[in-house]
Amino acid sequence: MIFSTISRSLSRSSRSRNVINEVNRGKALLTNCDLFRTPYVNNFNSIDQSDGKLGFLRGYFAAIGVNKGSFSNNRLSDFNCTVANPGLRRYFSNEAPKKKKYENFYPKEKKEIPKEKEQKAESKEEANTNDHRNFRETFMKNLQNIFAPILVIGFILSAISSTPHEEKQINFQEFKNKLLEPGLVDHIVVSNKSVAKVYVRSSPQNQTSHDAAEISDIEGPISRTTSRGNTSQYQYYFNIGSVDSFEEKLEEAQEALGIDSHDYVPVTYVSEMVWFQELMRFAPTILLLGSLFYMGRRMQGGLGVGGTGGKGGRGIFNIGKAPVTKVDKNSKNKIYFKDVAGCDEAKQEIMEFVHFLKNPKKYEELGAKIPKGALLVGPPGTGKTLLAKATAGESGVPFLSISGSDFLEMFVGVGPSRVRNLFQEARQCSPSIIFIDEIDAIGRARGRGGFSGSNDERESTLNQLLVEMDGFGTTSGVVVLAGTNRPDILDNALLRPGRFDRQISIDKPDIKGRDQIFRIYLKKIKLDHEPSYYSQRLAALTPGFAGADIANVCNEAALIAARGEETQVKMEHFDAAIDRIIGGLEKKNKVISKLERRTVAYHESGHAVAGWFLEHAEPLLKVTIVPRGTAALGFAQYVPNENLLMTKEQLLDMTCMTLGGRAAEQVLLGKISTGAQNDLEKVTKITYAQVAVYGFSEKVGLLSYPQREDGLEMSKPYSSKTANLIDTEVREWVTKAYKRTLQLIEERKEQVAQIAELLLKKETLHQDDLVQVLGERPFKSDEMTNYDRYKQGFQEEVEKSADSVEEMTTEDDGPSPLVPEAVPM
Ligand SMILES: Nc1ncnc2c1ncn2[C@@H]1O[C@H](COP(=O)(O)OP(=O)(O)OP(=O)(O)O)[C@@H](O)[C@H]1O
Ligand SMILES: [Zn+2]
Repeated sequence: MIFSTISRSLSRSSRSRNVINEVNRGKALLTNCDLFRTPYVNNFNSIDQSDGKLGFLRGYFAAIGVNKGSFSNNRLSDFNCTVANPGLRRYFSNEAPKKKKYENFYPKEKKEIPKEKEQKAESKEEANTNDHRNFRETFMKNLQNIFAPILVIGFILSAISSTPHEEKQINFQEFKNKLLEPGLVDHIVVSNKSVAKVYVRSSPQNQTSHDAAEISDIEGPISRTTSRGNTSQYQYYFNIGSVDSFEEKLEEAQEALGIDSHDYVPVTYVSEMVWFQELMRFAPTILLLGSLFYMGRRMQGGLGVGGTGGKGGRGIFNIGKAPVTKVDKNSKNKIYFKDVAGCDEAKQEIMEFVHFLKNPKKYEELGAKIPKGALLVGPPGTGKTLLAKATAGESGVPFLSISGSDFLEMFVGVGPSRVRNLFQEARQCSPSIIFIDEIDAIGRARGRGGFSGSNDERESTLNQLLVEMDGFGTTSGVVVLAGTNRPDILDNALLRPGRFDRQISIDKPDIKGRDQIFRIYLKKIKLDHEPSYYSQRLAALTPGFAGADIANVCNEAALIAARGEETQVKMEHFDAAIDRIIGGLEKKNKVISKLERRTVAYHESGHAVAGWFLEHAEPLLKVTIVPRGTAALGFAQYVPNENLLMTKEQLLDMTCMTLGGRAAEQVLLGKISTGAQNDLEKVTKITYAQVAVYGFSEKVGLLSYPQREDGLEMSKPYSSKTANLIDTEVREWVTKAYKRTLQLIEERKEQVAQIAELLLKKETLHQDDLVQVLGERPFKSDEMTNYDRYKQGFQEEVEKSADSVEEMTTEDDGPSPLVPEAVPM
C-alpha cells in the first residue's frame, strides 16, 4: 500500500494544485500529472494489514538492532510485556548514548536544527499535556509554598504565646493558704475573664523597701515595680469559673483572714490578645484568599487555551488577547531569505509588500492604493511559514504572527475580540506585518459545511477579520500575510481586492529548487563528499518532495548513519532514507510464504520489464521485494521527469506499465492475486481523468468534468447517458491497455522470469542489474532525464543559477537586493 500513503499526500497536493491552477489562469493543464511527478512506485499490495502496527514495531526493533527473539509471537500485547521487561529497557537505554553520535553528524557551530525543533516543541499540545501532567505536582508544590509558612508562623506564635514561664498553676485553695494568708499577694490580674494571674511579692507586705530593692535586682524581666514601691512577680495563676464567683470567693477569703477591706488585694481586669488564637480565627479567611490567589495564577497559564500554552502572562482577563508571537528588530534567531531555498518569485512579491509598507508616500502620491494583504498558497511543507518568518527577519518591521486556530476559543466572543486586539497591536507599531498561519481555520466560506455551533463563532471571527482588513476606520500601515493550503475553501470576501489582494503561490520545488534546499540541509551534515555532489543527485531522485520532506530526508540519513556507527553520511544512507520516506519502514522479518514471495517477485518483475520496453514509461530506478510500510510487499521505484504536460501516448504507456504486474502474474504464474489492487486503482483514476477531464476520448468528446476534491458534489454535471458512456469508454480503454501489456509480457516472458528469479535471490535490483539482463533500454531521449541527472549530476546546468541565487540572497545588511528588482521605479 505504498501508494496509499503517497496518494494521500498526492491528493492533497493535487487538490491545492487544482486550485492554484485555477488561480493561475489555468496555466498547467494536467493536474493529475502529479501522479507521475512524485517518486512513482508500483507496489505489490498485501491484503493483510492487521499486523501493521506490530510490523512497524518489529521493523523498528530490527532497525535499532533489538534481538528478534524478544518477540515470541505476533500479538501486540506481547510487545507491551516485552517493553516492560527490563532486558528490553536496557536496549532502549543502550540506544541513548548513540544519540550523541547522531549529533556528530552536525558540525558544532550548526546547532540550528535542534533550536528550530525546540521552537516547534513550544507547540500548544505538548505544553498543554505537560501542564496536565504537572498540574498535581505544581499544585502540591504551591500548597507547600503557601501553607508551610503559615503553619510555621502559627507554630512560632503559639510557641511564643505559651512560652513556658515559671508560672505555676494552682487552685484557689492553695492560693488562699499559701499566698493570701502569708500576705504575699501583691495584686491579681484577671485576664480575659478566665485566668487570674497572681503577682507575688517576694516578701510579706510588712518588709522594708530596701530588702525589696535587693530582691528586685535578681529578678527577671517580668518583675515590675508595684504601686507600693515594692516589686512583684507573676508566678502563679489559676482559672476562675466566672468573675462574679471569683470576686465573691476572694472577698470571703480575705474577710476570713481578717484583712482590712482597705488592704484587699487589688484586682484588675485585662483582655489580652492571644496571637495564635487570633490567627486561627482568621485562618479560614486567609486560606480562602490564598486559594483564590493561587487559582488566579493558574488561570493565567492554564486558561489561555489555544494560546502559546504555558507561556503564561495571559490571565483570565486577558483572554480576548490573541497569543501573538512578535518578531522585531531585536529578536534573536531570525531567519532570512537565504534560509529559504527556491521560491524566488514569492520572495520578490513579498518584498514588494514590504516596500509598500516602508515607503507608502511614493505610491499614494500617484494615487495608488496600497495592497492590504497577500495569501501564501501551496501544498503542505513547501515553506510558507518559513518564508513568512524570513520576511520578518528581512523586512525589519515588527512582525506579528499567529495561527488561525488561535483565534478560536471555547468562549463566545473571544475570536472577534482577539482579531480586534491583534490589529490594534499591529497598528500601534505600524508599519508592521501580520502573519496568520493556516488561515483556513477561520477563513472558511461562511454558511458552508458545518452543523456545529462553533460555526457562529468562527463566522463572527471572520467577519471581524474582514472588517479589520478593509472596513470603516481602518488605517494603512499594516500588511496581512496569510498561509493556507486550501484557498478553495476560503470565503470569497476574504479574497476580494482590498483584502488579500494577491495570491503568492509556493509550489513544490522543481529539480533546481530541490537542489538548493538540499544544499541548505546538507551543509548541516557531515558528508563524505561536497554537499553539491549529493544535492544534485538527490534532487533528481526526489521529484514531488516538498521542502519539509527534503529536510526529513537529510535528517533521516544522518540518523541511519548514526545507527550504523558510521562517521560520515554516505549515499547509501540517503538512499535508505528516501526509501524509508516514500515506502515506510522496512519489515525484514515479516513472515511471507515462499509462494507469496514468488508472486511478489513476478509481479514486480512484470512492472520492471514492461516499463523497460515502453517508450514513454519512466525509467526504473530500482525494484525490490523487501516488504515496507504498512502493507506493501514490494515495489518498483521510478525516476519521473517533471513534465508539465502529458501526452496521450505517455499516459497509455504509464497505464500499461502499471498493469505490468498483473499481466506478469497471469502470464507467468497462471494465477492472479489481490496484489494488483493498488495498481488497478491507479489505472482507473488515470483513465477516468483522460476520458472525462482531459477530453482524450473521441466518443465522449471535448468535455471536461473535473471532480471536486471535497466530495461535496451531490449530483453529477452530466446525464446518466454520458455517465454510461464514460464508464464504457473507461472500461474499453483499460481493457485495451491490458491486452497490450499482456502481449508485451508474453513476448518478454523469459526476461520477466529471469528478473523475477534474480529478485528472489537479491531482493533489490538497481538499474544496472536490469541492464545486464535486459540490455540497454532501446529508447534514448534527446533531453536529459532526471535519471541521467541522478547518474551524472548536472554540474554546469545548475552551478550558474545556484551561484546567482546565492549572490542575491546572502547579503544581509542594507535593503534586500531583491527590492530594486521587484519594484518598478
Ligand atoms: N524552501 C525551503 N527551504 C528550506 N527549507 C524548507 C523549504 N520549504 C520547507 N522547508 C522545511 O520544511 C519545514 C516546514 O515548512 P513550513 O512549515 O514552512 O511549511 P508550510 O508550507 O507552512 O506547511 P503547512 O502548510 O503544512 O503549514 C520548514 O521548517 C523547513 O525546515
Ligand atoms: Zn504492482
